[in-house]
Parts: sequence; structure tokens; C-alpha cells
Amino acid sequence: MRDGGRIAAAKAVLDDFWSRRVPLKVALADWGRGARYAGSKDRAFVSGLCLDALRRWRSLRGEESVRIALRLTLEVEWGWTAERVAAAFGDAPHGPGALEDDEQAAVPLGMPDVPAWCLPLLERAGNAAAEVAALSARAPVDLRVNTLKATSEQAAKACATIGAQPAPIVAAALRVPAPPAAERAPAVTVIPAYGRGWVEVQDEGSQIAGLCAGQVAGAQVLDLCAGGGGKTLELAALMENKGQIFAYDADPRRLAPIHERLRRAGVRNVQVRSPAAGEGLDDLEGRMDLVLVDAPCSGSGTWRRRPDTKWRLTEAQLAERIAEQDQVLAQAAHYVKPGGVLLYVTCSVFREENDDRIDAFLAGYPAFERESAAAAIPADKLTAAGRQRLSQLESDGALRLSPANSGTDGFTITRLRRAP
Ligand SMILES: C[S@@+](CC[C@H](N)C(=O)[O-])C[C@H]1O[C@@H](n2cnc3c(N)ncnc32)[C@H](O)[C@@H]1O
Repeated sequence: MRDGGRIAAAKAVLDDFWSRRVPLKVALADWGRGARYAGSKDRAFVSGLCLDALRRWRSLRGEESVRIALRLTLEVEWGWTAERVAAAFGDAPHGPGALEDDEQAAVPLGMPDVPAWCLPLLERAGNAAAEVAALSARAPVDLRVNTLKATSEQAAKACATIGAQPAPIVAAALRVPAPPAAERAPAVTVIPAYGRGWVEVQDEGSQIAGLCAGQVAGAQVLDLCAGGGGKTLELAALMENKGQIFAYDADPRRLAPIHERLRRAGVRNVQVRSPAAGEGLDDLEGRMDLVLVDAPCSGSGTWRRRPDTKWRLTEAQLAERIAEQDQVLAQAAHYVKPGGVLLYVTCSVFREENDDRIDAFLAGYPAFERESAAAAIPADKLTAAGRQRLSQLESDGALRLSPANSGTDGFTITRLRRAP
């Protein structure tokens, strides 16, 4: 496809996204089905352009005009010259139509690139201007080395072909820097090291959240919101396949990929319990050394990777997530043994989904008490600089990771100990 055709396609996808408010990947897939002529490079261009436009939608004037947002994305983010952009727009019959004078003259606005109703929440979370800017940037691809199958040296060597470098905080983690705008990130899932189960794609912040489980080899662990198993796999490696993990999720469809992932990663200490098979958790009551609640949340910490989700989030949805968080915390409490730990994790930076939920929980469950999450991480799992950094990121009883303060996705981690 010619550039003009690709830009016109991005406009059609964004128009569809805004009119239906579906996930961007749905709008892209629907366009792709009708565009059999589009090759993989065309699809990557269209999706990359849509994502970059949505990352800075308000400051690139998307609320005013999709065409202006696309023009500014290409010029400001992708570094195209004004002449190249104008030629592509006006390339009849492929392009989206020649730019008008007012479209040519539009300059970016100094607007925060989040929905207006989220601003007070981010202000309460602190450092709002820097966080909003960091949440609107591209993210690197982080890899977790699966120590059940490879050493960090083996994995680092095998992933050098895709530009992976040591990540700054987690000792064995690898990071593929975000590619320059207009370039594609390397396809991690096609490299042999991925096929062999040596590495998993997992943001460094998510890896840190899992490490807050602490010294768990040989322990009895319930991963109550296991979903596709990202943290289950990490816990199994941390436990060196010793002890037992029960992986559960209220939504059996979310659990579906876990079986294949466990197999590929060489995990042997996980029992999947699915409500679809009528498998409950009653026998685990009061028996778990650790219950991980990787809670359903707004995902505000992941807006770098999924910028469409910030524009789709509504206040009603946030209220629903908050109700689910209260429910799942209360549920989790019953499985923690006396002296055991409840680890509460969200990929949200909002205090409303973290501190407020924990305060509400502790009011009803006074046997639990906050303890340091960063201090629980086994020392050898962090780089020296990472250990120091994390010790500075704990405040009001939670470890707070974010693109601006730790260079990771936003995660808030609270460790609660049940009295013996
Ligand atoms: C953030 S996702 C989990 C991601 C997963 N741990 C991972 O690392 O890939 C949250 C999950 O919580 C599940 N969930 C929501 N309410 C629940 C409940 N009351 N009990 C168990 N799971 C629940 C959702 O179905 C969803 O899969």
C-alpha cells in the first residue's frame, strides 16, 4: 500500500474505534478482514499509527479532528516532513484527501493525554504531570527469564538478536527498548528462545510484583486471579517447582491459555482449578502460606501499551472494578493461614483501587496488617541499583511502580500479613 492508503486506513480504523468504542484490536481486525491486499508491513503501519495517535490524542488535537491528529502524529512523533505528510494525504485516490489550510496550521496543544475525569485521580496518586507524560509514551518490551529452563546468561545470549539488554531492576530480566516511532518492535514470540520456554513477555513492573511473594519455595500458594497465568508461571519459577500453586480464576475462559503456557515453561507444581469444571477452593480454606490477588482493575498503569483503554474507561467501569476488588479481597482472606500473607496487586496507579481498598479491607479483617513488599523480595533477584530504587518507592504501606518513577508499567503492590 502507498503511504496515503495506509493513512486513510488509520483514519477509518480510528473513526470506527471512536464510534463503537471497541478495543482498538477489534477495529483493526475488522478493517484487516476487508483489506486482503494489505501486507504485514501495511498492517503494522496502520496499527502503529493508530496507537501513537491515541497515546497523545488530546495534545495532538484528536478531539477536534482525526485528520489533524494523524497529521501531527506523523510530523511530531514520526518525524515526517510537512511536505511528505501533505503529499501522502493528497495522494488521490489512495490518501484521505488533501489537507486544508487550517489542518496544516494546527499545532499540538499542551493538554494532559488522559480523560479529563481521570486527572483528579492521577493528581491524588502524585507527580501527575510526569506520570501523565510517561503513561503517554511508548513502552519497551520486557522479558522474564524462565529460570526453570534457562540461566539468565543463556537467555540473554539467545535474545541478543532482538536487541535485548539487561533490564535495570530485576537481575535476570531483559529489555528490548521501545523502537523509534514508525518502526516495529521485534517479534519476540517467533525467536527460538521463546518457543523453548526460556523467556516470557512480562513487563518488569509485573515481574517485581510477582517477586514480592518473597521466599516461597516449598510453600502452598493460591493464585486467586490467575487469568492466563502470567504470574502463576513466575511464581512457579520463583518456587523452583517446589511446593504447590493452585491457579484459579472466576472466569474459566481467561484460564484457557494457562495449560499450554505451563507445559511450554516446564512448570510441574501447578494445579489449575476451573469453575467450569466445578472445581472449587473450599479445601484450601485457612491453609495457604500465600494468596496472590492480581486483581481486576482499570489498567491505568498499562496505558503506555494499550492507549485505547484509557479512552474507553468510564467512571461506571471503574466503580465496577472497585466493587470486584472489595469482593475478591474478602474472598482471599479466607484462604490465608494464620501467619500467612495476602499479596494484593493491581496494574493501576489510582489510590482508589489500592490504598482505599486495603483500608476498607482492614476495617473488616483486623487480623491483617501491612508489611513491606519491597523487603520481601529475595535479595539475589534484584540488581544493586534496583534494590536501592525499590526501597525509595514504598510509601503509605504500598510499593508504587510507574513509568515515571521506575520506568515500568504502573503497579501498586501491598503485602498483608495475617496474625499468627
Ligand atoms: C489482572 S487479571 C489477572 C492477570 C493474571 N494474573 C496474569 O498475570 O496474567 C484479573 C483476573 O481476575 C479475575 N477475577 C475477577 N474477579 C474474580 C474473583 N472474584 N475471583 C477470582 N478471579 C476473579 C478476572 O477474571 C481476571 O482474569
